[in-house]
Amino acid sequence: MKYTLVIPAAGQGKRMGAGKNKLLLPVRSVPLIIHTLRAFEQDAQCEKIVLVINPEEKALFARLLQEYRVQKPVLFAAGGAERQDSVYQGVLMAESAEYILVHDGARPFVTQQVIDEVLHMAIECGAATCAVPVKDTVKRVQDGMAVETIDRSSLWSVQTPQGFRAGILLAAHEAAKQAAFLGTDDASLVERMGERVAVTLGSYYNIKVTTPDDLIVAESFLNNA
Ligand SMILES: Nc1ccn([C@@H]2O[C@H](COP(=O)(O)OP(=O)(O)OP(=O)(O)O)[C@@H](O)[C@H]2O)c(=O)n1
Ligand SMILES: C[C@](O)(CO)[C@H](O)COP(=O)(O)O
Repeated sequence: MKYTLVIPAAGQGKRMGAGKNKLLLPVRSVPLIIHTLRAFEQDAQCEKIVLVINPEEKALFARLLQEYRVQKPVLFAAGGAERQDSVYQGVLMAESAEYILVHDGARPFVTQQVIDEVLHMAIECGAATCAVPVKDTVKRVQDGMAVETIDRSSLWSVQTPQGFRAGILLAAHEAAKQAAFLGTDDASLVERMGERVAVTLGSYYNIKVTTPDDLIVAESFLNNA
């Protein structure tokens, strides 16, 4: 089954502290976004990519796609203030796709197995996300004091890709926009509509490069690939 891939790539990388879009930072001399795009290059199910970017960075991204010979068809969409706004613009550009996968540009180490399982469950259930069981103890903290230790046995750390029947995702984004609801992932927008979201096993290697330490981890993953 074919899908359109929406990659939100219009962030500012504030937590990285590099003063630029972290997706442009090199990891073993190759820009982070290129590593992410390469993860989908061999996936014949991926029909096209909607890359959601800051319009001011369009020429830069276009040059990178050419320089690194990205073969998949790539459409550019203009990102917004929040990740959710950017994904919504990408979904609107995904037009006639039957299925849409949304994957953070900041997650370069996704595997074909994780992609396939998310797509399979999106087809089966209408919506799916990959995730991994939480490894640390999780506490609710207020004013520097622990107020609750949350039972970890049912807690999962959610990743991307997240996969959806296109109509479900579009309706969820439009309802969230109407309600001025801001979620941190797309699956939460579908959940709030009362739709079920399947959870597939992701990977602890499928990190989101967010803070400077993640760059060291990313280099290490590539050195040991
Ligand atoms: N307005 C935004 C914010 C984020 N993203 C994208 O969503 C993904 C996950 O977001 P995050 O890791 O938070 O990236 P940034 O927003 O750039 O990081 P920060 O929050 O530290 O600024 C990234 O690929 C980022 O480029 C986006 O397309 N549009
Ligand atoms: C979508 C996501 O990667 C799932 O864990 C995460 O919520 C993105 O959060 P961010 O703050 O926009 O990076």
